[in-house]
Amino acid sequence: MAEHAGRRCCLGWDFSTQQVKVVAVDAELNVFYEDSVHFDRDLQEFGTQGGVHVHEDGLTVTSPVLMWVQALDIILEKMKASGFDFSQVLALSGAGQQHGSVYWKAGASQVLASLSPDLLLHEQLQTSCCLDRGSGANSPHHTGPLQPSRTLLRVPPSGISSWDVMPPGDAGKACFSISDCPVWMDSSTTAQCHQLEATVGGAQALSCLTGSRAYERFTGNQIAKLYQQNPEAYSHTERISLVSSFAASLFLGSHSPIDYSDGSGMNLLRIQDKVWSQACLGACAPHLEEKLGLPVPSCSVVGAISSYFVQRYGFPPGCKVVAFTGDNPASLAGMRLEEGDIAVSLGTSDTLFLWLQEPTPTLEGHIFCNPVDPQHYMALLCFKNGSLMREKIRDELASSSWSEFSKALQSTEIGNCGNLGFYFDVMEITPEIIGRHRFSAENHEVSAFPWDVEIRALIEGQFMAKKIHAEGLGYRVMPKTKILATGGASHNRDILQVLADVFGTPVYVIDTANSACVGSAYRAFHVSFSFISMLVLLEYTARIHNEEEIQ
Ligand SMILES: Nc1ncnc2c1ncn2[C@@H]1O[C@H](COP(=O)(O)OP(=O)(O)O)[C@@H](O)[C@H]1O
Ligand SMILES: O=C(CO)[C@@H](O)[C@H](O)COP(=O)(O)O
Repeated sequence: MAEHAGRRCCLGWDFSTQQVKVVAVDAELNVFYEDSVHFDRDLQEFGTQGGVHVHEDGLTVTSPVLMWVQALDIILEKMKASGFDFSQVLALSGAGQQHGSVYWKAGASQVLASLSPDLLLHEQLQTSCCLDRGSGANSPHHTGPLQPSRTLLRVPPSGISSWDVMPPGDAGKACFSISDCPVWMDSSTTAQCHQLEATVGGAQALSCLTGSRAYERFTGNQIAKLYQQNPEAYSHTERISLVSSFAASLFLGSHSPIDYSDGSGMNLLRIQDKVWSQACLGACAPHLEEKLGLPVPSCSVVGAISSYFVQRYGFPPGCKVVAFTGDNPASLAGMRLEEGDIAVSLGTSDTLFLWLQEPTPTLEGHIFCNPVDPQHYMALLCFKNGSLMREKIRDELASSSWSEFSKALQSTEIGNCGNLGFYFDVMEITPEIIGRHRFSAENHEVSAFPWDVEIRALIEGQFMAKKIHAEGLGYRVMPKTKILATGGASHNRDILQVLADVFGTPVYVIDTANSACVGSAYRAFHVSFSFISMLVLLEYTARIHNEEEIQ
């Protein structure tokens, strides 16, 4: 599109649970290009639901790494076809769903460094042949996704749940030790969590050290499971990335380091002195530090874009790559929270987070290194039953229509006449509970509500849980507190109205729900162009607090 020509900009990426998203932001802070690839809709050959595969054990949850690579190919080709002027991209950064892990096979760095601009990324980055001994370690129970063309997936012989087969012929060298990466929805590592906490002296000790007690989704415990259940894949792994640093590696053409902020979600990083905990590394797997590399400040330039992107898409050779980070830290950067403000992200997961000056590790919730100010921190609560739970109730009771869903919220009153509901179709993170639980105004547990009462009970219950757990961690809604909402469900004004009613404070939204992308683009400016970007960001801060307010 001609209007994009000659517009100096930064790109912000988000490799999230359900999509890969990108925004282009110019020096006046205008988002002038947004695009996304939705895994379930646009890459159906991978057979994901909500961007993931839930294995037969109901606990193991993975996503195919090649799906993420292919999604990036699609977005870049769409941008190219639309006439996007890549030569104006000064820098880029990005985000990834937190805690997920990618296992690069020995030799992958050579493949990354010598990609042919004549081929797409996914045609050159393939998965390897690793037999999974049927342990459930990263092997979807179903026949598994049909691999992209040129790879034959054969039904494995009995006793082996599944395997990924090297593509035939010259389809590309194996780059990944396993093709199905554990992601944040996984809750199969309870044994590994117990081992880790025992090693360091208990849950509170681990929380003080790494910012969190042991959580099943946290990467250290996932690595421990892989090492224990698929030692062959672990031994063939030259590098372990988070989803964020994996994405940065694609742009760099080499292994990108893990940043402090997303690295705080691994149960491996000492959040005070920002180094790997030797005790935690040793508890998870051998030679782990060399596979992780050294962590870096989130506000680091990790290199220049690789020649692949210069030659294939026309990026300038000097385009800087700024460390990618977790989607929630990136959102915090994008939303520019002020002291006392609370951010609520209504994505696949629901999260509540805020800026902290000092760490206050507890047994619930998480403390991460701050992605903007390395001296500060961020606190976060994560709720697994977020958008996918809302979608299920919408499909069951509102004809799969958000407008029908909204009618229920509009036709029922605040407080729902005393009816309360809590809905956890998958094992919840905060707190650890599963099932649907309904209580009448007389405080009797009931088995059902009328459809409109059920919808309001779901939304009020989700937001009351957030408020109660936040207050339990000492977060207080003060007179000047603003709630800044983001994530896909923040498009829904009726849901945001319930949020404002439950918290009793105004809710603000910015002009895009993709705060992780915008935050990443701002971090690219901020880190790459210091003074100029600080002016940019100061103006942005002024803007965000004049955005739409929902009373
Ligand atoms: N109008 C809407 N009302 C409620 N939820 C919505 C609406 N539009 C999108 N969503 C939800 O947003 C979710 C995606 O949010 P997003 O932040 O993009 O997810 P992620 O970043 O985790 O991939 C979808 O699962 C969908 O249920
Ligand atoms: O586990 C967490 C945070 O600790 C999740 O918030 C993931 O980071 C997934 O993010 P979304 O895809 O839902 O944005």
